Amino acid sequence: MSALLETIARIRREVCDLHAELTRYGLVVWTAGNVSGRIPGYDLMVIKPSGLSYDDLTPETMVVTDLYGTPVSGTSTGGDGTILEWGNPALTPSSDTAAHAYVYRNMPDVGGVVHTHSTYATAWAARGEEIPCVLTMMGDEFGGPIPVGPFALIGDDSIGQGIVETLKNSNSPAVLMQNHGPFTIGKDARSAVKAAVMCEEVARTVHVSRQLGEPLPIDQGQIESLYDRYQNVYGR
Ligand SMILES: O=C(CO)[C@@H](O)[C@H](O)COP(=O)(O)O
Repeated sequence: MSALLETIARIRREVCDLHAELTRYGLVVWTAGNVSGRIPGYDLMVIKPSGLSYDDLTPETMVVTDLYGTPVSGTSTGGDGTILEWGNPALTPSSDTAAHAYVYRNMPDVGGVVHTHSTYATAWAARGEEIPCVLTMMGDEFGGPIPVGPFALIGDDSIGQGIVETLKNSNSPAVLMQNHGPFTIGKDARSAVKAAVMCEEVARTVHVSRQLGEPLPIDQGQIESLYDRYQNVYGR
């Protein structure tokens, strides 16, 4: 099998399996959330098919598109003469594909994108309010507040532009798109899923804390030190 086909098969498997993490952590209902992954070295990505329930996902149902969200598929002859098929012309990529694709086109270091409507993060998004950095865990993972992106309708590059404009000047791998929900990025799809899990966790904790009174801010220097340790030392 060619290197491209092997890579496509691997990323399709990874992206498919990661959707189980969205349901495991309770970040999605019905079909309202999706994971994508860049195919490293090629202007291609893999994303969940639109409208297919999480229980029915298999690696073969993952849609391969170019970085403008147009599905691509083809066949290739393996070394032993077998005809290998890649891509899935029978399925439509997620309705959020344009947003994912815009991120990959404009943030070359991003290898994974996730979108959910997880309850607490989306509640902050509905208020158009950033989540303040009042937990050491936020300093670690987000290096500051989780910012809010602009209101944007699905259908063109508006959501993608809002994500990129908001995140390019932030340490945060998560943005709360106003009135919509969180989008997260990472070096690969797994990191983007982790950011989605952490985003919901801190959205919930900071919300609960605010029911008790005003949470205490963390000094900017301390946030920077937490972020530096977690990103460069932790787990090494
Ligand atoms: O945010 C939205 C719609 O507003 C989407 O996330 C959908 O809820 C998921 O759609 P598919 O991935 O099944 O197309």
